[in-house]
Amino acid sequence: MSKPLGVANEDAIKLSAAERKVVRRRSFKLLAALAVPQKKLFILTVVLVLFSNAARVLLPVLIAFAIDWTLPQVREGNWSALGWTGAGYIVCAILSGLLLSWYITSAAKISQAMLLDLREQVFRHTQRLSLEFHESYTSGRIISRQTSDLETLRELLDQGVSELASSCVFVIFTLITIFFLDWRSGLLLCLAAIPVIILFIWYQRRSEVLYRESRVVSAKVISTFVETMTGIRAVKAFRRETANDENYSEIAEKYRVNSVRSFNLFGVLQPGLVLIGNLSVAALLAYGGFRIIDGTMQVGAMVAILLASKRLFQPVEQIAMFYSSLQSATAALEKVSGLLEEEPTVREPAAPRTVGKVAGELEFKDAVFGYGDGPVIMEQFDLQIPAGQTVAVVGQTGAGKSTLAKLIARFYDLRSGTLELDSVPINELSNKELRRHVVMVTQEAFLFSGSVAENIALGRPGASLEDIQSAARAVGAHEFIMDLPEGYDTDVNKRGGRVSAGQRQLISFARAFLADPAVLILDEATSSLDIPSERAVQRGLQTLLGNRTALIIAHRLSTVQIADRVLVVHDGKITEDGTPAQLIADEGRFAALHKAWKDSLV
Ligand SMILES: Nc1ncnc2c1ncn2[C@@H]1O[C@H](COP(=O)(O)OP(=O)(O)OP(=O)(O)O)[C@@H](O)[C@H]1O
Repeated sequence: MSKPLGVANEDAIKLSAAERKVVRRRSFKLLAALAVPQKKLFILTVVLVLFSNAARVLLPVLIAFAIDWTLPQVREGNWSALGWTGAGYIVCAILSGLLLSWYITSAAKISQAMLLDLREQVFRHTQRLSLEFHESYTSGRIISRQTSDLETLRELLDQGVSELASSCVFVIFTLITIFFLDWRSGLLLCLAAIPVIILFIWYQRRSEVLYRESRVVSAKVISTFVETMTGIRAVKAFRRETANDENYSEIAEKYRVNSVRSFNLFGVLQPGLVLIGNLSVAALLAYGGFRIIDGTMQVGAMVAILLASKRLFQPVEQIAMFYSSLQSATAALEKVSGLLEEEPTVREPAAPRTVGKVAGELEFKDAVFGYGDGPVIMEQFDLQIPAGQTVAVVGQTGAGKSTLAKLIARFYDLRSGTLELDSVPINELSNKELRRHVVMVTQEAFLFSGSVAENIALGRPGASLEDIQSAARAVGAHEFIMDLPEGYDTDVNKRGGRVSAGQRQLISFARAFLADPAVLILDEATSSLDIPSERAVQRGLQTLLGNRTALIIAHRLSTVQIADRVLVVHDGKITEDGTPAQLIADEGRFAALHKAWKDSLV
């Protein structure tokens, strides 16, 4: 089987026939999968639609019956037939209203359940996808999938489906009624289907491309907005406001033009249908007139046929609107189903191994790594880190230090070779177990919405406040937390609760301390601290390191000094490996870096 397309051709507007087939099939498969759990409710809705429309369609028939059959009887003094017909009319009118309201609510239940399911699927799935995917697929795009695409689908499911079902049933029943009243008029009306079908085909061809373009442009509008706002500090620092305004206006204008073109297209479809409808009614009127003169049709029948045929074209217009939303929603489904088709590149093993307690020994064997299909970043290497050792990784920017750290955290898999934790390949461990034993404190020290205590507790869900506080104390974060307006309950996103970059790092240290992993990775975690804070953190760091295996990426001498061993990474290779003292004595790259640090401290 060939590899699924996924999001690969997401920005393509005109697809090849083969691509179009794959993308459409994938979209409808997703829609069907969402509909299956709603089977029972769906059947109920169809039954309600059938009965409600049957009752509605009976109304003109009862009028014809009243004119042609019961009125002559009234002239003869017999009122009962008219009375019964009138009563039947009222019952049908009430029934059709009640059933209509019932099926509208059950159709809404179906659409809301399908949307909830899809919304959750998109969230769960995107969260599960590997870092590699997120690095190329911007968060703006994900937001647009989760918001504007699902919104388009909501419009279709909320109004479209119930209206379509009802309209189709109504059209069929009305046609049957017309055939029943006079089959020749029915045939005449069927001729109108030819221009209607031609019009629909014309519309479908043009709208498919336009709606696909609309999804692409709308995603661009959202991602440009998100990118600008998430990078607002850089925008201000580099005075990008005017350039960004122009860029955004250009994209927004494209979206406007696309929307206007879609409306214009619909502006041809709907009046086209109205015109066909009116011409058909005129043709029926002329034909019926001749038949009455001939004496082969009664007035009541003609009135009923005209009433029914006039009403026949109202739902056809509804169907046109549904068709338009369907085209738009299909374009959205193409995108969402592509996202859902993406597979994580770092997969959890089918049968994960459990290791229980871990000492923390790490070993790379014949390891080679490169990002995605890109060039090799870490050339073949072997590296053994005994349990409990503190290793500092140094090297120039872009040398591969973070890459080494991210490999240990299994954010990526090796291209070849193995990485073992206590002699078990890490790709054979469950994600849960791996996250328990290996914790990475990243440079940005991200805090989630919520209180300081909740943020620390992420290290060990369910931890008591006492444990949280002692973790904070251990890394030297307790004092400043107590100085926050509500102490540990302070919301980190609220005014007053904002913490500095260094304090954020201390909180993430406390989180890692609470997690108590066997292996700890610190990615330049101390780089944004001032000197006094750094001293405090150094003490905290010592406690945090304890007996764990630790890999610290640091540009600071102070961090390197607490290491048992230093690795110098240069151009994707480990070029020096030894104790700090040994490397200084060797007068290699580390010795030069060390000298530069020392000089910078003076
Ligand atoms: N997600 C990625 N996709 C593709 N290439 C990447 C990715 N991340 C890093 N690289 C490349 O891998 C190489 C090593 O990057 P890495 O981030 O490991 O360097 P580093 O030594 O940590 O640098 P710094 O000190 O600046 O953080 C660089 O050439 C970089 O361009």
